[in-house]
Amino acid sequence: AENPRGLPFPPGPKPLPLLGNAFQIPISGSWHLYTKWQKTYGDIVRIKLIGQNVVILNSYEAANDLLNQRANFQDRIRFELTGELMGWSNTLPLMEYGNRWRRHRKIMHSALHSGAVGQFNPIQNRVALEYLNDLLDTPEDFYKSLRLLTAKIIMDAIYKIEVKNIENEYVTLAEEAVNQINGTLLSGVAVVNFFPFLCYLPSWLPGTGFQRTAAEGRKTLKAMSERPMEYVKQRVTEGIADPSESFTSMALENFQYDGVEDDIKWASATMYAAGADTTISALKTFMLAMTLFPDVQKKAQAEIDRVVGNGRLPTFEDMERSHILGYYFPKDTLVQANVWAMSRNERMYPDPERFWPERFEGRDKDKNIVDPHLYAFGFGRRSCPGIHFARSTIYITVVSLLATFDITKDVDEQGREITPDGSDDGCVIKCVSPFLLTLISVLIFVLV
Ligand code: HEM
Repeated sequence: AENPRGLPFPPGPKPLPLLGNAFQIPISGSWHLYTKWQKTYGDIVRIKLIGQNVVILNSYEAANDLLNQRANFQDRIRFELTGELMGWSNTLPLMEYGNRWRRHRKIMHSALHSGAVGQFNPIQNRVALEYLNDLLDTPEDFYKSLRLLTAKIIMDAIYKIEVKNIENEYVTLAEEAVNQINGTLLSGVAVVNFFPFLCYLPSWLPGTGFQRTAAEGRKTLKAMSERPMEYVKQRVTEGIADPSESFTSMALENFQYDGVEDDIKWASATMYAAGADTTISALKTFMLAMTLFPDVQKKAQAEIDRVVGNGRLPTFEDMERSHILGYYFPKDTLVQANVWAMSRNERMYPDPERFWPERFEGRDKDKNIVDPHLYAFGFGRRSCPGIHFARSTIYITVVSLLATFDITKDVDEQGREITPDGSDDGCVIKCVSPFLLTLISVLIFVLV
């Protein structure tokens, strides 16, 4: 029998006969509701969405138990439109579990594991300096400069493509492809993802506009994955490429089996799609925190001054020197880890909305305080392979910025400070909504 011990389902709101709890869940911001339900139902909440069992995990303990300790939660939900028709199921985040997934992870891991990722530090460092220069020239363009920073680092690391400005053809293509995901997961056509039969209606039928959306998306994604790969292969063929110059050329050199080029092509495209907006989001949130918590900023700058001194800028060498269950889950249950609730757990983090890095000092002594990097990058087998890459990009950007600039609130025409509210922009990869700030250079330096 499926449930031999007759264990109960986890508690949750009562589902309606057919639709389950579907009408209760907002398309965007569901985590606020789940966090509220934590008070009523606890850390593990079960809901039903049109026949589908969904379990929400509201605490780190529950997510760690279920997703890190047990290997059987490893597949992904199938998205008919975004994944199958548009082709994003060729990329790891939407790929079904299996041999292909294993091969892609292996290729990525070979260049991104903690011992290998240092090879990208020189490019991360160089681009962070260029970023400071961009900010000096055009501080008002800091959003654009951030996009350029991640685009430069990722394109160079993956393909050895040198990006000079955000209008670069490969960057434009990649950004267009990624934006199309937002269009198909967060708009009215998103429903097609969950009712596969809609995909197979003839395209002349009224209301089947998503077929065109899918066709366009498929074309963009194809070009986005193929064009930079062609660039690399040409460099290799012409003998210009040093095999160690980029992720792609290294993988072409190190992996040899039938169909390997297709795996490398998609693994490379995935890294842009999964690594650009996530890193931008983290850096924007950092800028927001600096704007809202000036005392923390001062403390961090004092720490950088102490470790680095005044005569030079921080580098990667300074990194070392500074410190910055008994429930029944039916087969095919979808599990969602609610990191919003985890990061606002008052038992673990008193005054959770306060940006207060000191709370993590001495955390080894107090095992109750979990460092958010343990959940911000996902869980178990499907956790983020880019964690070390992302953390080094963020590290060098943050310390370079703090060593040279003060980040403060902007002021309105009457000279009153404008306090950003920290709301999010509603995209699939969440970012804080655009907000204004002022960057004041505290150090004049020359890029050499
Ligand atoms: C601050 C930056 C980043 C954050 C917060 C982040 C976070 C995450 C999270 C939470 C997941 C798991 C998603 C889920 O289980 O549904 C994930 C998966 C993934 N991330 Fe990241 N990520 C970041 C940067 C990167 C970078 C730089 C890369 C590549 C260079 C990358 C590549 C991936 C890939 C390929 C997956 C899918 C893994 C799989 O499904 O097997 N990420 N990331």
